[in-house]
Formats: sequence, structure tokens, C-alpha cells
Amino acid sequence: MSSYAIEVINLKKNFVVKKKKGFFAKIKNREKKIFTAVDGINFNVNKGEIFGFLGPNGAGKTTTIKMISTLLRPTSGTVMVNGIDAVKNPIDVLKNLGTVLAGERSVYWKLTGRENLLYFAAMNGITGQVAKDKTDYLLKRFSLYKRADETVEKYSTGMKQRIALAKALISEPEIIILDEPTSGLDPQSARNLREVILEIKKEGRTILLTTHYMEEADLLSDRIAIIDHGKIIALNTPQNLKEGLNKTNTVTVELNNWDEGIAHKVKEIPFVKSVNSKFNDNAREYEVKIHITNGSNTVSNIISTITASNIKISNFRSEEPTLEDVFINLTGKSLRE
Ligand SMILES: Nc1ncnc2c1ncn2[C@@H]1O[C@H](COP(=O)(O)OP(=O)(O)OP(=O)(O)O)[C@@H](O)[C@H]1O
Repeated sequence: MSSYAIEVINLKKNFVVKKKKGFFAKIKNREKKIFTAVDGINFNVNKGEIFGFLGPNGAGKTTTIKMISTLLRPTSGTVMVNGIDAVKNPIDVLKNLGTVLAGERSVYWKLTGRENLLYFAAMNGITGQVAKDKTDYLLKRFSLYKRADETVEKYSTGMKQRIALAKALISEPEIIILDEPTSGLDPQSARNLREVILEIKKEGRTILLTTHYMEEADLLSDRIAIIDHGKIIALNTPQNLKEGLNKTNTVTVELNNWDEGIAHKVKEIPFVKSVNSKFNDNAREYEVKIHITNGSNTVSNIISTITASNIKISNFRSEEPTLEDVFINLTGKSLRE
């Protein structure tokens, strides 16, 4: 048994794209071009973790998960799911996987929610009372029970996402692959779905999740791979990705007192780059902006240095780098550009 849920080794996908050329393009003379959507990527997903696959539109996320889910054949490289080769043994791989692809109808819209789950249960060899019980359990769990006997086409986007997820869980797979699960959902539905994803993790399942929402990747993922132009440009925990960013942060402190002596002490703290104070006449308080180039220890050193001088801190703000900052730092562009 492999110690990894998913292993991706030198994985590559080329698409042949036909480029129209000149006036007679419609008849003949189309130029063929190779486009590399996934360019020799490597990563492992540990059992039981949520692995976030983050990247801008067109980065290669969906192409990668289609290759993992056996829906697309790699040009070269290997995908192993629970130690099983996805190209050589796709049927065995699918027994370990539940996949929800973005924007694709993974359930039948003309069937009801309940009929869909019973159908996919039967497809997985689950029938009779066991299938009925599982279906009821999943319908209740995903708050679909009251609308279970309506056709899926009448469901809201959030409900469609939930029934697709329930369908992916019916065979109780060890690994769930979710392609942009909260895309197109209102903030409340997205929040609910994120809670469900965390619950699925608590059951001990592994989740591979693609998203272009950095806050979502940050909130949910144990580790994140950032993909751009078909290549993985960073892979780490969200915290390490952010801490690895040698970015100047601003810490703003509001205090009842301040003088040159304490300013000097704060400037002496390692990673403090500058200290600027001003007196706010209205609030009768000092506002001090401190620029630092390293994480949380520096912040606690600043607070203890100030409080040791018997100065009262009335307000404190720290602007931490986000994954967006990490992405901009790596690629020079924003995730949504
Ligand atoms: N069948 C195909 N033929 C040609 N090009 C394709 C095909 N499928 C995908 N591509 C291209 O490969 C690149 C990667 O697409 P992919 O769908 O994997 O990106 P993505 O990261 O999932 O983006 P999004 O967030 O928009 O879903 C894109 O430039 C896309 O146009």
C-alpha cells in the first residue's frame, strides 16, 4: 500500500490546437500547434489531508485533475492513486475516487435528488435497504431531504453542488476530488460548503481541491500547490508560503505614551525596518507604524518591549501577507488577472 493518496510524477499534457491560417482556413490549410497545458509537474498528496491546487484561470488545474480521475490520458508521466496506476488500472483507481468536476453535470438533471443517489449507489453495487439508508443519510446531511423528490434542474446552484458531492460520497471513496466547488455560489452557500468539506476531511478522507480563490485555499488546505502556465511554482503549507515571503509588513500600534527612548528600543528589535510615530490630537493618543520583514515573533517582541516600558496599548493592527501576495511575488501578476 502506498503511503500517499495521490502521486503525480513528471505529468504532462499536450493538446493539439488547430490554428486558422489565412482566407482559406475554413477549407484547408490549418496550422497545427502543440499547446502544453500541464508541463511535467510533480507532487504527492498525503492521506487524510486537504491539498489545495491554486492557480489562475487556464493554469492547468482541471487538466491535471482530469488526468488523476482517469478522464484524460496524460501525454507522459505517471499518476498513482492509492498506489494504483491511473493509466494501467483506471477501473481500480475509480473505486478509490469520488470526483466533482466544475460546471459539469455529474448528476442527471431530469432525475430527482433521491433518484440520482439511488442510481449511482446501484452503479457502485449498493442496492436494497442499504442504498435507501445511505441515500437518506446523504440527503439529510447535505440539507436536501425536503427537496429530495424534486428534479435536480429545479435546484439552486448550491443545491446542485451539494447533490454532486453527495453522489461522489455514495460509494464512500477514500479520496475526493473537487474542482472549484464553491465557484458561482453566494457567500453563505460557499461558507456552508466549506464546512462540509472540513467535515469530510474529519471522516479521514483525503481531499484534492482546485480553486482560484486564495482565501478558500488558505482556509481549507493543509498544503497548497500553486500552478501557473502548467508548472508548479510553489508547494508548502499556507503558513509557510506566507512566511516565506520576505515582504515588509506594517504593524500599527495606538498608545497612551511614546518617546524617543522607546522608539530606539523598538528599532533595535531584529527585523524591524522602520518606526514612525505621530500624535493624534483628537484621540489624544500616539499612532506608531512599524515596518517589519519577518513574522509573528517580531510582533510579540514589539508588544513586550512596549508594555515593559509601562506604555498602554489601546489598539493594535497587523497586516499579514496573503496568498495573493505570495502569488504576486512569484509571478509578478495577480491571481485574477
Ligand atoms: N481539450 C483542449 N484542447 C485544447 N486546449 C485545452 C483543452 N483543454 C484545456 N485546454 C487549455 O489548457 C489550459 C489549461 O486549462 P485548464 O482547464 O486545465 O485550466 P484551469 O487551471 O482549470 O483553469 P480554470 O480555472 O479556468 O478552470 C487552458 O489554456 C485551456 O484553454
